[in-house]
Amino acid sequence: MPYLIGIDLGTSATKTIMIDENGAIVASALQQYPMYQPQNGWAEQDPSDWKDAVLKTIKEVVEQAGVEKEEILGIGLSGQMHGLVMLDEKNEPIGKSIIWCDQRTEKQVKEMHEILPLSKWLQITANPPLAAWTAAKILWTRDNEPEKYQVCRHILLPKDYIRQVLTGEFATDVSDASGMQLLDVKNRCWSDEILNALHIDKNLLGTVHESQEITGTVKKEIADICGLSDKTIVVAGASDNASAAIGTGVVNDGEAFTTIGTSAIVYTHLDSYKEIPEGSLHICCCAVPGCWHTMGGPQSAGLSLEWFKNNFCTDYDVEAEEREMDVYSLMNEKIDRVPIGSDKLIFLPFLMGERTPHMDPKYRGAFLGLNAVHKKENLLRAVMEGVSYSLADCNNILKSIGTVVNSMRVCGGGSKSPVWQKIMAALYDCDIKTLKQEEGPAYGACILAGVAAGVFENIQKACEEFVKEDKTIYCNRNDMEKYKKYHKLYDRFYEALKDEFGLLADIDE
Ligand SMILES: Nc1ncnc2c1ncn2[C@@H]1O[C@H](COP(=O)(O)OP(=O)(O)O)[C@@H](O)[C@H]1O
Ligand SMILES: O=C(CO)[C@@H](O)[C@H](O)COP(=O)(O)O
Repeated sequence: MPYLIGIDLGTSATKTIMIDENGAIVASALQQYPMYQPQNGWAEQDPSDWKDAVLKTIKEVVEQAGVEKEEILGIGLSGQMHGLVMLDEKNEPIGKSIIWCDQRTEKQVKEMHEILPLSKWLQITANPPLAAWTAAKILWTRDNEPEKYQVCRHILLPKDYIRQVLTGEFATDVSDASGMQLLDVKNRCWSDEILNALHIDKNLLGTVHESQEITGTVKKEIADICGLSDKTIVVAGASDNASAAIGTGVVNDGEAFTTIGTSAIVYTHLDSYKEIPEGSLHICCCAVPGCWHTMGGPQSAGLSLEWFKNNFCTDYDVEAEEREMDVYSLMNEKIDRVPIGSDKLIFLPFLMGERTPHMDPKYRGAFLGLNAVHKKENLLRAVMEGVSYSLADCNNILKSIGTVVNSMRVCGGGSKSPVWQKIMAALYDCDIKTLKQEEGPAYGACILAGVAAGVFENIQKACEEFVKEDKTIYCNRNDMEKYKKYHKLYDRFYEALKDEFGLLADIDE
């Protein structure tokens, strides 16, 4: 029987799964790694951690499944977007990767605005210059670490570095390449005009492919390490969000999902290219050939919850162990007992600056309305609510451009939370649908591999057959009215504090 492997190179961990030709998950493995923050607003990861995690988890799923290596026909890659991986002439990573949520590139973003008018950026790259996207990170490195840039021979995105490790090929796919700000997003190819304007050599970049195209086969030495055949194909794959769209079956015009991982994204599928006024939502190519998608959301979603848990809730680990439960289930239980509005407490979830809708790398997080009555649980609930207000702001932008989502599928670690599901339903004013397959990006990557290997006819048919809805969480209108009051204040707080956060970021120590 044919088997397929899907890899999701997430920010918190790599998740690798194997499915059979009926779409059933037969094996899965996960390996976590750290994020380094050498300075306020910076975020890096070590490509060697990614490589170790991928090789180890592939080996694990192959062993778990116990199938013949020749039966494993293909590997699909998906991963965190925008990260800058630079390789030297020996194809070794030059230092750590500056990842998507790093906010050090404010100066470079300003320069990008000076180099070309906003209208040009929107026309070609479909997005305004963004601090989190790869082009600004390349310029930052060239300005600040020229010795690294000089020895750089290849520029890759995180999942594409993994492709290089597995196959030796330098390639990317249209969805992930869209997040580099170097792609002509409408025409799905590198933009010579942008590359020339930024003085970036096209030879540094990999070849661009549609997500379901084959980009190589697994190298013999890697095949031997992982227990694979060297005939196993590796497909172009997709960004984590574009791959999650396939994994959640969001592949037809107007369909939408929300993912809550380290970041969170509200995603909608577009059958045809659409310009978004002022670039208030991101537009990227999607993994379905000839289609695009919108996305927007807070940088620090699960990251905010994780930050609070790790710094202030170590006692929960003890309690969870005593009660023989998962620490997130315990947190959800505690959050569920706190009333809507967290007893008049609002959290601004901008721990790593803000992206959609405000695009402000200097913004920071805050708890507003703290009172002696508050307990830790109030703060935890406020974190979840704050992230959800930000997601609702993105959904409201969608409404303003005529896209009304009536049914929102969910994926990502945070979306497993029943409390978060209820909050989303109330704030979006729509049904939330959980799925039987919760693996989102990794599942989408398996489907892409299956299409390339000829196991599945096409992406849509595979989604129709395998991706099934599970529970529906309905919008509670009483809750919605309560949240509305807090949401309005949340938006006012954002405006009120914008300039002060800029001053705080600019303090010279
Ligand atoms: N049951 C849960 N309730 C709430 N949040 C959760 C739960 N499980 C995981 N998370 C959050 O989900 C995040 C991890 O999700 P994941 O989709 O694996 O992220 P990534 O792709 O960024 O690695 C963590 O930051 C954690 O805060
Ligand atoms: O920056 C973006 C999308 O623009 C993020 O979605 C990253 O792709 C990271 O994803 P997670 O690790 O949070 O899933």
